[in-house]
Amino acid sequence: MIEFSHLVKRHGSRAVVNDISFTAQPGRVTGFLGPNGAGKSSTLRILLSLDRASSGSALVNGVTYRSIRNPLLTVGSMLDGPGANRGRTAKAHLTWVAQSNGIPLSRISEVLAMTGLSGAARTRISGFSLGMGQRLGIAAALLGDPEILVLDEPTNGLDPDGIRWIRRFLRSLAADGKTVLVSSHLMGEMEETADDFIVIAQGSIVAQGTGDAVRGAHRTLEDAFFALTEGQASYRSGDLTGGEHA
Ligand SMILES: Nc1ncnc2c1ncn2[C@@H]1O[C@H](COP(=O)(O)OP(=O)(O)OP(=O)(O)O)[C@@H](O)[C@H]1O
Repeated sequence: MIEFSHLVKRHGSRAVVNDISFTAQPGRVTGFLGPNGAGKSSTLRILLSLDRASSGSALVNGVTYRSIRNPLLTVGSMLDGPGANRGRTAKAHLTWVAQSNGIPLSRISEVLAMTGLSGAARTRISGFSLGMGQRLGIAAALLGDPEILVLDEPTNGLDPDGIRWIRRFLRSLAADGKTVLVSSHLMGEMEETADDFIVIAQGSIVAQGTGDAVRGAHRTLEDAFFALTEGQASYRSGDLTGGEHA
């Protein structure tokens, strides 16, 4: 189980994560949704001990990620795509991850098969499509057969086939009892994937619960999402397009 409790992250005087509390449960896909700049990545980075909270906590099975001895055996994650050296083959990348985390090399062919990449094992990552790269990132996350999976925007830039594959795959992992926490800025992509929804805007939760609870009186979850988050995208200075904080 993943548990966020009153999590706050400040940059200077600005809270980019502002009192976030929710849990992601085993056997369920939890969709973590919000427009650009809402604070999704900041929250997940703290969960994975890549950044420190200003206050509050983000725990995995009751402890911080950094305190877990061999974290890949408990939590698999993908932030910012596969994070692989593009000159390596898929197999070489997975071998490197497995060896540096004490994972048996026999697991590599298993995760390649699970993600449909067996035929691309010896292909250099520079020759991968975006969708293959996302599959490789998920394969690496699954190497340690973790009970918890954390994925930041895994469908970003994928075509409908790739999105459908990820949707089915995440559902099958949850059906196996795993805790799946997945972020997206598109409710349409998560509508049929997630069991529970956490919607954030400008660092704060604006709705949470099952699809029915978040949909409320709106016709679709996507309508609810836009009503809850409209005009609340926030962009770093230097980005081309802007919301009200550009
Ligand atoms: N190191 C930093 N210093 C200052 N502000 C930051 C820093 N990192 C992130 N932010 C700000 O925090 C806010 C939340 O960013 P974050 O990347 O968590 O959002 P997000 O929901 O993941 O958005 P996206 O979908 O665009 O990735 C943004 O306004 C961003 O500009």
